[in-house]
Amino acid sequence: MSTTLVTGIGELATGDPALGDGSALGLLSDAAVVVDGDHVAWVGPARLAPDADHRRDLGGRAVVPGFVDSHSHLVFAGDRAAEFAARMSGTPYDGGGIATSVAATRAATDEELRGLLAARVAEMRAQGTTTVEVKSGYGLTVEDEARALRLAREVTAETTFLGAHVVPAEYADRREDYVALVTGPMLQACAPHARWVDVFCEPHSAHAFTADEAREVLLAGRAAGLELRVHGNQLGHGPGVQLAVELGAASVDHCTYLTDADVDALAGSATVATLLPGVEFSTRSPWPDGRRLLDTGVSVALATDCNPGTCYSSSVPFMLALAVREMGLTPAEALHAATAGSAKALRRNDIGRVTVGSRADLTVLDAPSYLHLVYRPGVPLARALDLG
Ligand SMILES: N=CN[C@@H](CCC(=O)O)C(=O)O
Ligand SMILES: [Zn+2]
Repeated sequence: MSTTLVTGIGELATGDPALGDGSALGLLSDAAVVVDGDHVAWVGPARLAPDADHRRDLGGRAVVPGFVDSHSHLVFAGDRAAEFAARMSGTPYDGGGIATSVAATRAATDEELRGLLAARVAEMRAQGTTTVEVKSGYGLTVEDEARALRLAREVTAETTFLGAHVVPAEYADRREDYVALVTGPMLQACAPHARWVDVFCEPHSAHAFTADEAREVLLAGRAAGLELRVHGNQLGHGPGVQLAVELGAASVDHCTYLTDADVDALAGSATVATLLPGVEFSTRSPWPDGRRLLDTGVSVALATDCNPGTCYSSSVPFMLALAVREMGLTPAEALHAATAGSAKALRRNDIGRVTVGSRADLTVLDAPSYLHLVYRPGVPLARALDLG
């Protein structure tokens, strides 16, 4: 395996407080990194760098850990631009539009879905994302959910079974039969292709799942060897956060509406609160108080939730800008949340940082500092560094 010395890094966010300036981002200036195959072999000041087989000079640009997008729904066909436009004029989001994406996704061929998925992953990489979690949830039959996860597995190890996304129309007056399908044959067909199980736990939507239904789905997933994540507290106050904490889920995502008790429960737990500011943006929802979560000691992650309904954006830099402008995070906290924070939400310690032994997932910025990610919103500064 050959080694590459990456030099000319004006500012490196290592993600390790022991390196660099002692902050959570572990900032080093005039840094270098040695990459050996797919992992980092050395990090430090450029003047101390060892030799390597190849060299790459970044000309003073900043480098940050590749973004970890720990929440996305990339396996879908069609779009819902008209639904978005209606929302901007006041129509509230209730999850009912998911049925439109389910119909389009079921009608698509494997090749069509594979092409759409590959294009979306490439779009993310071009914006600096090097790890993405991908959920099923637009199939909602045994075959269509298993197909979505098989295709997702072709692009990422972080695949999530979300058969409990909504109750399909054909089961509307026999919900218990759909929960039985999800926890039985569908789970059996999907578990081999999934690492995680997730559920849309939301009493404010007739389409989503109650706390009891969600618990049943999560426990069945755990019994099948899957780890837990939850969509919770998106449309109003509800049981999602408490359920996620009670069951030791790795992450509860959205957290748009939190009570004091929810914040306290998260603060004393191993469950990460994943904020998805693109959803508040695209659904005209209130902004969660990210500042309060951090000040209370909650672990926070940031992700896109890229999906055709509530946020059709694959841009982590856009999420950073929203988190800083609207949720009270500093630029450093936002970057930390979208790297180390979302790595924690995936229970991974080999990504979200640039330290010896971590994966060589480097994102380079056409800028001298990570601050520009937020300072220059909408400007395509970030891209995953290709050393191949
Ligand atoms: N809320 C549930 N699921 C997705 C939206 C899916 C859709 O509307 O297509 C979310 O994370 O926001
Ligand atoms: Zn989601």
